[in-house]
Amino acid sequence: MSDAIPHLDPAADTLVLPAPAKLNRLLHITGRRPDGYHELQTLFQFLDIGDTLTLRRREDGELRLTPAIDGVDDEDNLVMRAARLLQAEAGGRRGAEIHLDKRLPMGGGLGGGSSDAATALLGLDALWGLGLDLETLARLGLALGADVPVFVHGHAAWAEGIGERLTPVSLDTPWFVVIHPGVTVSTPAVFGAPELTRDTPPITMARALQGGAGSWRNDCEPTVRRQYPEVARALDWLARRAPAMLTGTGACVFARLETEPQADRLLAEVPKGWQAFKAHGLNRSPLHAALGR
Ligand SMILES: C[C@@](CO)(OP(=O)(O)O)[C@H](O)COP(=O)(O)OP(=O)(O)OC[C@H]1O[C@@H](n2ccc(N)nc2=O)[C@H](O)[C@@H]1O
Ligand SMILES: Nc1ncnc2c1ncn2[C@@H]1O[C@H](COP(=O)(O)OP(=O)(O)O)[C@@H](O)[C@H]1O
Repeated sequence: MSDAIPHLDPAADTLVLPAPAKLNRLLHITGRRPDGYHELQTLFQFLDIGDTLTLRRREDGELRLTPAIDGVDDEDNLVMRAARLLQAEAGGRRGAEIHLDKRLPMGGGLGGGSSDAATALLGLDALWGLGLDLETLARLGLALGADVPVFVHGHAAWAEGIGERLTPVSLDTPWFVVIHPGVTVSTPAVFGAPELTRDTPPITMARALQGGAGSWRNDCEPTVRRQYPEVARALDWLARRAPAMLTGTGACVFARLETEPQADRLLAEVPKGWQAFKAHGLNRSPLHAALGR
């Protein structure tokens, strides 16, 4: 992923920006709201890999997105929905050509769609010279998904509520090996499972951080293991080699390693048939580094 600082002078009409992945380093489910949504406590951290958006100004006020993503209508694509929201907020005839280089697996618990939306919001704000603050962009983003605000704010965070109440934190920044076990996890099916743990007592952020990575867990894991045996196999395989966890509702699982060579060695051992990659944990989003925000 490029860290290059794009040209933000008013004459620049193209921006190339990262949309990083996230991991949930801890995920507790502390309750269920009357509308059925679950109250969470989670630690979000970014990875140095992700999708890439190229944004080019159009003078005719039109919004265009390429290429089409399999299974997602263009108008449902979170990039397009973010662009339309911002266009409405900004008023006027502001248009853009957007190219989405999709590398993150969809519905993998890596937050790719939410990150794409956040990059569209911040990128178009810069391209169109709107100067909106991050609070405003996060509020717009929350309408698209609970995970969008953390990508808008761009700092690793302790999150509560449905993930929108954020406190910036600095976590350890190890290397990770992430495995996608090739199954599609249904987030509603996980949150709808009768046996899902929904009553973890809330803890303070200080206590979560004090416990450290060795004490962190994901309350969705037992349910996802039961519903998706292939995820359980990937978790068991990883856990025999390094501390391993599920991110979000899966399907991706990750192992934590101290050094890049350790990550390389583990990556080389991953059985064929599972997609896998290594990545470095980041407390600051590469999007914000690229935009200088
Ligand atoms: C649990 C997390 C942690 O990062 O996992 P991933 O999606 O990244 O795996 C997210 O908060 C996911 O948030 P979000 O991405 O907005 O979830 P959606 O796909 O919109 O949710 C699909 C369905 O899951 C249930 N849902 C989701 C989030 C939540 N806090 N409580 C819920 O009960 C609801 O039934 C909702 O209709
Ligand atoms: N640009 C996008 N990238 C990925 N998914 C998208 C996008 N736009 C809409 N979606 C929809 O959002 C869903 C969740 O995607 P994603 O954010 O990748 O997963 P997760 O929430 O598990 O981390 C996808 O299954 C897809 O239907």
